[in-house]
Amino acid sequence: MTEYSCLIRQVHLDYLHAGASIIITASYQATIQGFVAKGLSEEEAELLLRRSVEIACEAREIYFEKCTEGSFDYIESGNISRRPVLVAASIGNYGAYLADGSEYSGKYGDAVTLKTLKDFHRRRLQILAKSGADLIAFETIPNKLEAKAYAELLEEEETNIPAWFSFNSKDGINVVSGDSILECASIADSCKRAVAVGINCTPPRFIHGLVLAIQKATSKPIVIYPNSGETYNAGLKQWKKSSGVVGDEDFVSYIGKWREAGASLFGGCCRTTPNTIRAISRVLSKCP
Ligand code: MET
Ligand SMILES: [Zn+2]
Repeated sequence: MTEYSCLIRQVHLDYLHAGASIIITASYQATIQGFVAKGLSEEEAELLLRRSVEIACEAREIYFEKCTEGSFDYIESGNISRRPVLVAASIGNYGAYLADGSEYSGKYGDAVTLKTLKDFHRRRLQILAKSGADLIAFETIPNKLEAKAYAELLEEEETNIPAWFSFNSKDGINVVSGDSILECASIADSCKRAVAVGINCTPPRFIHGLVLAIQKATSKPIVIYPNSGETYNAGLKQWKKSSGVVGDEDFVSYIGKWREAGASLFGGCCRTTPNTIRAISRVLSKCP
């Protein structure tokens, strides 16, 4: 386990060196139910979730302590101050736990109700909300039922940290289940703990239209972190190159357009790398 901690910490550090201001914990697919199924006790599972946040916080400390040159890059009114770095605790969708492809379809079947989803997510949310993370990242949300479950949980649990709601689309019009992006974004908009709404793990070519649509539903900041444009084969559990694939430079050529459309937080999801972040960071530092 120590060895994995080192590797994960190093990945966070690579992203910080590349210019990231928000690092997302390695808890997306880490669930209490999943760990217990692997033979861990509930206490051990909870410990691992907390550890995912600790590792990201450790990376931030190392970065601030050892890399003063890179981290003191934010200059305001003649004073040099440290670039803020936030730790976002990731919560992946119910389908990511099922690992049966529904992560990217949002089709959970009629047996899965709002209550099922709330019961599934409640404990992990409670733990991550009190873990020292700066915010919760609800990622790759595939349908409005899950968005509603998150919004209700935040309210019921009186969660005291903010959250972002990030949806997933494969056609640039709706979220992956076919639910309307407008309705999904409206759920996030009415949630007082939601500080940003957006899209992740979606091919870059679909982002522009989605940003415009989200803007109709909310005035909250829009967060965008697309994937590389490759497609995931859930059966083979492999990413497949497809025609829409974009390299780091192409990826960043979109940034200006997304910014103009109204997005304000940018990053990369699956199959992007610290190099993608480096390229984004370079482009943004040149923008006024
Ligand atoms: N933050 C998550 C990860 O990098 C998002 C996954 S999207 C399928 O694994
Ligand atoms: Zn992804």
